[in-house]
Amino acid sequence: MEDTVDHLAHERSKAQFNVEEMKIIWAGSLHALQVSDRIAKLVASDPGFGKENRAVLSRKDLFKSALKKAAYVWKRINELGLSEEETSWLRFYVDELAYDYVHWGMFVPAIKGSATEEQQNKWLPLANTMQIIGTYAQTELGHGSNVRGLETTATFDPVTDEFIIHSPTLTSSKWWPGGLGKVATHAVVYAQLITDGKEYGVNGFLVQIRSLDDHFPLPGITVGDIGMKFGSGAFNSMDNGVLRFDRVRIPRNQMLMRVSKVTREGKYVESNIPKQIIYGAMVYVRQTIVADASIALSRAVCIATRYSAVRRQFGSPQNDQNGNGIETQVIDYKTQQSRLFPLLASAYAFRFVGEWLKWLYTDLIQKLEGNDFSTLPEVHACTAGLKSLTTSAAADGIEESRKLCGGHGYLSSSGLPELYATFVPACTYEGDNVVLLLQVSRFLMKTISQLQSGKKPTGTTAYIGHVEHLIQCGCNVKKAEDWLNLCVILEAFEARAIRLLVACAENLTKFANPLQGFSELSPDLVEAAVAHCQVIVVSKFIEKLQQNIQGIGVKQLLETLCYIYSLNLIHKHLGDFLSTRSITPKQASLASDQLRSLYAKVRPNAIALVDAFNYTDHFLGSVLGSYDGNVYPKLYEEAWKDPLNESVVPDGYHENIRPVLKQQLQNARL
Ligand SMILES: CCCCCCCCCC/C=C\CCCCCCC/C=C/C(=O)SCCNC(=O)CCNC(=O)[C@H](O)C(C)(C)COP(=O)(O)OP(=O)(O)OC[C@H]1O[C@@H](n2cnc3c(N)ncnc32)[C@H](O)[C@@H]1OP(=O)(O)O
Ligand SMILES: Cc1cc2nc3c(=O)[nH]c(=O)nc-3n(C[C@H](O)[C@H](O)[C@H](O)COP(=O)(O)OP(=O)(O)OC[C@H]3O[C@@H](n4cnc5c(N)ncnc54)[C@H](O)[C@@H]3O)c2cc1C
Repeated sequence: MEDTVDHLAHERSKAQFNVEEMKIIWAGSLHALQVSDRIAKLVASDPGFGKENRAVLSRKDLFKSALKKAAYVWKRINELGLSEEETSWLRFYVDELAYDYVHWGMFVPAIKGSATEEQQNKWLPLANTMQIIGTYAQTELGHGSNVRGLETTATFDPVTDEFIIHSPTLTSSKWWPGGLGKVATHAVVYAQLITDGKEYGVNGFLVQIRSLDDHFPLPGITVGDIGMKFGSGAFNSMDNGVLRFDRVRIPRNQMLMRVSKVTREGKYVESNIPKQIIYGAMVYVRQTIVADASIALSRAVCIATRYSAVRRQFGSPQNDQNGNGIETQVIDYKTQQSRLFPLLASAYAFRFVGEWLKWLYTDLIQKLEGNDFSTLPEVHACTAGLKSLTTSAAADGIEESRKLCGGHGYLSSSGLPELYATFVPACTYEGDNVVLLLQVSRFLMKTISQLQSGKKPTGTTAYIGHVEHLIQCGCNVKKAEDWLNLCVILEAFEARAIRLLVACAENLTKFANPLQGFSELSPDLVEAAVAHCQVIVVSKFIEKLQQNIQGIGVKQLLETLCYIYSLNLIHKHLGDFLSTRSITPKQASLASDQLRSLYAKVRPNAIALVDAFNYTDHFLGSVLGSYDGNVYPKLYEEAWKDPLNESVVPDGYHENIRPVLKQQLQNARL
């Protein structure tokens, strides 16, 4: 008989805050909570969205199952007449990577961002109704980070009014685009534009790659899948592809011409729109990836927290003299708390900074419509930097969550290995994290150099305008409680960031060649960029706390999490804080003392804090993280489902086990 006991009920009863209100904070609004909750339940109750066995399916079967699910998603969206908001929640909870992620996540945004109105009117209705399926073909075998170095060419032929798309070398083969391998019918292809014998840099072109009748590649096109990727399940449901062009002709009006165009006569004409708008789809996706990072991390933390409350090891004070009695919940070990609770705090921190980044991006789009490009460099730096910071921390946090679950965390049924394998490439796609931090540091060095000309930094760099104060100020913390002051914390982060940035700027002046200086100092520049991004996350968490937060205990708990997030970072980056004299060794030790008290405050609320994510068991996909905490029967049951357990004596016994055993027996007799 099924066990219906809530093994975590006692933990839930200890919560000191209103969980329902916290759910609203996490979701963003009551409306968002209601819609997401309704769609989560719809997905969880529909057998068409079941995700059992993913880890044991062969690549072909996994891919087929992802295709089936993507088609079913599309069918249900249309049958139910879901709104755009409901649709995105549906895809989110279905939780299986397929071509539709890149179609909706990159192909459509690339057309919206880089095509003219006329082009959008032609292509968007086709894409929006999935009469065509698209991919984003930028990266090549030889070049990913260095977009300017792409080799694919698009040469204008004035005789036929066409572009000739060509892959001149092996390394120019498009490599990685998702959905390209087996599904996409069209691609936005990034290529070097050549007209009238001159090169005009990278531009986007809309190219049909497969027939809409029989799905065969069109003449001149070679296309296929690039092969198995890291981990079982995970990104292997996606057909990342390779694509080569042998002088493929497309009409001139399939160059995405919002930013610049080629006339009928072959003249290249630039508009007053910055060229970087061509990279707009990347800015858009980087912003969404910050939200993905908080989801992926919160998911891992939810599993690790629930399991840590169920799992017991060693004796406890309640034991009798013989050590008999109840063992200690591993969540009560201080080491477990010091590893787990900062991750919990980070999940909340990333959620809030992601929410703010979405606002910043929406604001940019509105400004762009009025031809105001002033915030583009800052938005580029914020999306690049925060994508880098949050994905690196989330990937590390998922792996730490696996370790927090001990041996069982390594089982596929814990959900953690696949979550890690699916999420870890986010550190690479949409820009390698180090390359992106170098972009941030370039922006910051420019901001600092402009101080001399009297330009006042604004937005996320406003603190750089207070350079004199921040270079000189000292931290006033004298006892552990003094750290419970958000202004003190923010100033310590700003002081550390600015001191690292100014040191980089000063060191750069020692090089006659600025490019060489930038290259030599790049490890320091990356560290300074991380410090700046941490200022953003901490300050946005603090801004969140200043909003009208309802519900008993909710604000207090969020404050506790904000302190944990910040003080743990001080602990982790102590070298920076000490070497820049932003804090003293004594203050560092007081921060550690304060962290211990903060962990004690979180402990009774830990389960409720992960309940506030409102994840269904279907979405979590983990026997260790299920809501009821009924871990052991689920683990036991799951093991028996493995294909190896379908027969008692394994296939191959007669060929490969019995002869070995016999030989051992004969050897022993000799
Ligand atoms: C059951 C288990 C299932 C588990 C599920 C778990 C769920 C987990 C969550 C996962 C969820 C979803 C997954 C979704 C699927 C995602 C699919 C992935 C799709 C990936 C797509 C891609 O990767 S597309 C390719 C992306 N490529 C890159 O990002 C390349 C990186 N390189 C660059 O961006 C540039 O080339 C670089 C900026 C590095 C160029 O440098 P450089 O050459 O030095 O600079 P220029 O090009 O000359 O630029 C000069 C100026 O332009 C400014 N600038 C640069 N870029 C931008 C920009 N994007 N916007 C605005 N401005 C820009 C730059 O700052 C310079 O300015 P300055 O003023 O002149 O200094
Ligand atoms: C799962 C997945 C999905 C993807 N989907 C798509 C897609 O749909 N469409 C698409 O076009 N692409 C896609 N990509 C490609 C992705 O965008 C690139 O892999 C990414 O931009 C990194 O580029 P790269 O592979 O060339 O890395 P490289 O640049 O070769 O990086 C290798 C190493 O060199 C370092 N490095 C590189 N340049 C510098 C520098 N200037 N300074 C210091 N260090 C440097 C990096 O830090 C890294 O350690 C996908 C990739 C993955 C993994």
